[in-house]
Amino acid sequence: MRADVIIIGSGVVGSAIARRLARYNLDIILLEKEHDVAMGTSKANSGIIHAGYNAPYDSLKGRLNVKSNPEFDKLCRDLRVPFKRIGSLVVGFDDKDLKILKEEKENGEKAGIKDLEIVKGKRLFEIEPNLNPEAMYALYAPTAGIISPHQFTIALADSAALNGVKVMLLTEARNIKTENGMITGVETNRGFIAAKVVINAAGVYAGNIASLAGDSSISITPRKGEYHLLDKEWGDKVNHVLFPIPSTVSKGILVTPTVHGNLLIGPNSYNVEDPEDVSTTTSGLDEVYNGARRLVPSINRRDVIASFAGLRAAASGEDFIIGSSSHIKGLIHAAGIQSPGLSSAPAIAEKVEEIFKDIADEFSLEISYKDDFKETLPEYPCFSEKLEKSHEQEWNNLVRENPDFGEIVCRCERVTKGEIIAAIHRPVPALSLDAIKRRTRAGMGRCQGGFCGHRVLEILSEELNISPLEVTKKGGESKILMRKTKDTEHQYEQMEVGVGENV
Ligand SMILES: O=P(O)(O)OC[C@H](O)CO
Repeated sequence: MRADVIIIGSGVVGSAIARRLARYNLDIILLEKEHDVAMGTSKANSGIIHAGYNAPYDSLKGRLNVKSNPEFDKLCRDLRVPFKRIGSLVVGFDDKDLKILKEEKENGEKAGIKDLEIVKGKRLFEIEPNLNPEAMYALYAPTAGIISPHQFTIALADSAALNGVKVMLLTEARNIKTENGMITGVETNRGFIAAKVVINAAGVYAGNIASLAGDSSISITPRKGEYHLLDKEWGDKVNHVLFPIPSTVSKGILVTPTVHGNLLIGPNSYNVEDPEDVSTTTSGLDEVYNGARRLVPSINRRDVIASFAGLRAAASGEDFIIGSSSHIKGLIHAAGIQSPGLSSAPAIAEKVEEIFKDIADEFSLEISYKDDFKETLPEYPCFSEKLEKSHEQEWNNLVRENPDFGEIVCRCERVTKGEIIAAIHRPVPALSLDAIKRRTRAGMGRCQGGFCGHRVLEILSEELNISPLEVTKKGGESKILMRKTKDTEHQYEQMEVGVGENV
């Protein structure tokens, strides 16, 4: 196999780069070792599009965050993913905190962020009535927003695939071959792929990928963050993303509505060794709960429907590392992408595009635009959205055409069989229960898939033409059914499934 460019890692960064480069007449492969895109940092984070006042205004992450922020309205419209610009408040409790808020404001203004404001007194509680009554000040940033990080990433990857990028799931980079200090290709578990340029967007594995090519300059530390997700009853308890005063390595435990109407609290922040360690801990979740209650004291643990953890990919200098490898020609790094990585992804992709265009000539890669690049994704039917907009009639018409859109599978989130089938056949297909959940929200609700899981499993088995025994929760060995117990249909013994896992 051969490609002009291989991108390793299909998180938000790799997928955004893939979509960006898909504008050109190039053969591009997006490699992903997991069975789905958005399986690392991009599936478990706060889902915030930051205004950009937090990172130093002259740092790479500060500049790319501020550059990306205004792009989200159009990008999300094109990709048909929900995005709400609800604004954020960094909350202070005394004059020491006020000093920090003023510094953040000044930093944000130097970065060119408009309309930052210190809010205090009565107005603070008018705009955020459930805030801790002891709060005194807040830095208000109206341009902050919320998004679903995995839906956004999946849509970027779908768009890349729709525009000709070959997305290879379950394909792990095992070695990167070089000759005279230049990339010649990538050895994978599915064979060798010759390529002139390799883009390293491997998240917590970016250091390992660089080493495979003989570049030992990158070292990534996985930094864990734990979260609680609360029931939709809590989604309107706060109006903005609420942050505490930040520490030197974290913006702190925040409280935010999610774009789908839940309430999310977290993350804490501590380094771990294992890049696969997304376990939650009792002490960590206590820290999250207590931290969130400092901002909104009425938050109640009784309404937690899921707890989960994600990993930040932190580089030693705490800034993004984006540029050509100084050791290997043809290797481009997009590494150390921790927060605000989601917020910066569009500008990271543009920066990688510039770097790529600068070196393309050296590798005899011709840069020309495709005539038929499709900016927008087709609309995937979404019942709950139609209900929200009171477009029931449109849905009824759809049901008349295809009765699968009339069978409700997930009652909590109101997802139909037709939507699940559509998700299985998207450009990047959904191959597991969790992959369906991330695309359609079936199983994301109050019962966390307790009622609809078996039906989603049946639909996956039918559509993928595999035995129900082969269907997994999240790829790999995560099979759900153990064996057939009777010689009739639907008689299977079930494995113990992890309940309460959000993503
Ligand atoms: O703790 P931080 O600074 O890595 O930020 C995590 C945020 O919740 C990201 O939106």
